[in-house]
Amino acid sequence: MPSPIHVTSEIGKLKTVMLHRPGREIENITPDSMYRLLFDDIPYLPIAQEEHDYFAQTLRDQGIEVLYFEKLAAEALADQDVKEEFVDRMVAESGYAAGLIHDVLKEYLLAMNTQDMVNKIFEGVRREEIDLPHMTLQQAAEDTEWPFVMDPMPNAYFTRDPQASIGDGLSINRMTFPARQRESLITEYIIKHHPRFAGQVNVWRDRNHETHIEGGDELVLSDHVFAIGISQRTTADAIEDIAKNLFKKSNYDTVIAIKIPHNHAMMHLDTVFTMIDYDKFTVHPAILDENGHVDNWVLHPGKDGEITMEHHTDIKEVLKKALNKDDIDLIPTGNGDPIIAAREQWNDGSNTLAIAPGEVVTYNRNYVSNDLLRKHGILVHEVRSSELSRGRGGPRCMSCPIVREDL
Ligand SMILES: NC(=[NH2+])NCCC[C@H](N)C(=O)O
Repeated sequence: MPSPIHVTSEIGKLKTVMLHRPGREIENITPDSMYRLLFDDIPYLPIAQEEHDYFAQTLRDQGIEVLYFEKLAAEALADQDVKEEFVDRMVAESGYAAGLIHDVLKEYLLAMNTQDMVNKIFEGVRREEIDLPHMTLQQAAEDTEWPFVMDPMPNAYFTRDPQASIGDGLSINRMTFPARQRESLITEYIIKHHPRFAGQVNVWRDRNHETHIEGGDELVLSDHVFAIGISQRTTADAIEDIAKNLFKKSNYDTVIAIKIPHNHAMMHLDTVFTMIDYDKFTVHPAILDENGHVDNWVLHPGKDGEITMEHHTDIKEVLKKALNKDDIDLIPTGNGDPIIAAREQWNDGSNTLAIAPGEVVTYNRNYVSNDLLRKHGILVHEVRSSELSRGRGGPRCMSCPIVREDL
């Protein structure tokens, strides 16, 4: 039986993708909380939803099956025992492992039908929504200014990050910031309990780790080459760990770890570097030095389950060798102009989703980068982006490929 997750490249024809339609969690971002929630502004929800529906329809129009994270989650929790266990863990990871608030929250959530409950968990729970018979010590110890007992998860529409499909399996990620850590608990339940996936996929690395990794840093370059960002969100230890697991259990024999700046505009490798054709990549010029080089390390299997590691700087040469190509076309964001590149990268001009070799989905606002892609022979489908882009993520961030055709 074919694996329900099958992704052996960044560019193979996309067959199935997982999205999350932004919901009321977006309306629970406030000026005081937005930086902590990893937003730079507050999107206007009705327009964000219209834009997101347009994105989903653009994919469907290309024959791609669109699955929704929130729907898969509700389906995965169909069994009452699974649902209760999930809520227990979600409430615990929201800060209440036991005690009165834990019990009251659990009861409040379990009284809802499963889809409403899942949507509510994304949205967050305000203090006044739950009935507490008396002030608990837990409550007294908390920040009383903060209106939520369970925080919203406004980053959930960036489905790229809590997990990453690699070959016939995935990584379920330990994410960096508390604002996003609970998202991958939902993935865990989908993979364990949804009939489409349960017992049928390899988990190359699960979320029970201290070291961090996020899907925006994980790029599947071929059926044996994997690239990963050394970034604000993905640590060296996690990279070595996933490399060891992939070498041991999968067909992957090469990991290219690329160092990128540690800042919010470039939080993941896919905000500055994406693969869009057999030999073409988008790259934000700010990650390259004056020679067009960037620090990177190439990992291979070594003796006794260990790994070998070589340091390189010439990324073009590294990619040529790993992908067995005579040349590699690195297409600069904003055509390399420092102002345009910085502006368009900020709104995800490098964050390109390939839906087939040489065919991509991008935000319409990055018109300089988009024109350049066309000049390099790429077919570009543009989607609307005024509100969605306020969360600092583009079409690649907003999509988690589940199945792609092999190249
Ligand atoms: N794959 C990506 N680049 N995702 C972008 C995620 C943006 C989100 N606000 C965060 O900071 O986590």
